[in-house]
Amino acid sequence: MRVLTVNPGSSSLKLAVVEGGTGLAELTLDHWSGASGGELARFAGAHAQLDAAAVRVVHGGARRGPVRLDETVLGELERWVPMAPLHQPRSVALARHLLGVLPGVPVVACFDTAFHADLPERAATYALPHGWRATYGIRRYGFHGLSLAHACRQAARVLGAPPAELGLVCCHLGAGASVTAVDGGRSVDTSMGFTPLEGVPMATRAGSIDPGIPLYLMRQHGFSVSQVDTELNHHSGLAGLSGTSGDIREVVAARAHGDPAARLALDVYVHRLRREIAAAAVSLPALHAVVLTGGVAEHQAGLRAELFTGAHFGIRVDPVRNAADGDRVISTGGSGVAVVLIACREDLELARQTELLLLANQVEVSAR
Ligand SMILES: Nc1ncnc2c1ncn2[C@@H]1O[C@H](COP(=O)(O)OP(=O)(O)O)[C@@H](O)[C@H]1O
Ligand SMILES: CC(=O)OP(=O)(O)O
Ligand SMILES: [Mg+2]
Repeated sequence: MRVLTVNPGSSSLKLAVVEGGTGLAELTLDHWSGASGGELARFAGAHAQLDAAAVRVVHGGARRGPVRLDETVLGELERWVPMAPLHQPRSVALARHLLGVLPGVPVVACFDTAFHADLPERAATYALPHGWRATYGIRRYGFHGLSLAHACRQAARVLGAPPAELGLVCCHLGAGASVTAVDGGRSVDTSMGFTPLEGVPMATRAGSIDPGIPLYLMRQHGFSVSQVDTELNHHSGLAGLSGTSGDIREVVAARAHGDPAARLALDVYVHRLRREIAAAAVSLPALHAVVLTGGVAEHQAGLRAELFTGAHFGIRVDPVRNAADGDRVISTGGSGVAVVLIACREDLELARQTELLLLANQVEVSAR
């Protein structure tokens, strides 16, 4: 099955064509503004015989797996726009566009949240009044699930162990960033929450802060809800700390030139990541490996090494393995816990889930 995959991330739009688990073509638009219907139509038009299209949708609410899209489902997904403002509007708009430009081709939504659908109650529940939880559906959803599904499966291959036997802390470090504890292939805790704003600091997002801070700014300094929303989502994280765009390349370059704000930004970033990795480890019965994936993890060898300089959990990164290529173990043979680097391939997971859904439906139809 030949699948067009569409992955609107917070900093980039990634398009690909995947067939039989292999990428046939790809196009990445970096620093993407959000309006790319034209690019998508051109890319789709350049690739003949598409059997399906798959769109990454970060927030699927309580949905546990992919779904074929139509206007009714799109309307349901639009309800999550305020909870994922950097992603959901773009996914919905691109999916709608695809339904228009690819008539007759099934368009499937695959959700970041689905990977975390079975989070244990103790990890999914916020310590908030019962009424808020029951009335407004407030719980931890977790994100980056498509990336995590691929990274965990691939890490198990690299480690030569069945996924069911592995305790992994999986860090997706891209423009968005999250840390997830995966026990036997199941997400058992994750740093992102009700929205993709919680957790570690990101390119432009604050990550977790004291909830008293927005209350203070609104009450004492007259900030509006939308001002706070914009600042926390667009002008915080590495961007807010360093005064750059938040692209890790700029921050690392500024630090190399002695910029103190960039140094602080990376100190905070690394400190908070280490804290989150340690927190995730205690949700596992045993920690076998830390898995790194996402644009930042893949391209920043220096930062990968920096994360583990404290040798916590006995982890030691091997400089030669760290500098090599491909999906691989980057820790030393004697490291207390392995560190595995896996290229982020949300495109392969989008195609895989879409193929499984469509094949299952065909089986159902022919069995009737
Ligand atoms: N070639 C590269 N070299 C260094 N850093 C890179 C490179 N490509 C991407 N990155 C970093 O990865 C980040 C984007 O990660 P990615 O996972 O592609 O983003 P998104 O969250 O938009 O999917 C960028 O902010 C950039 O800092
Ligand atoms: C959920 C999320 O933050 O995704 P991304 O890293 O692609 O922006
Ligand atoms: Mg991404």
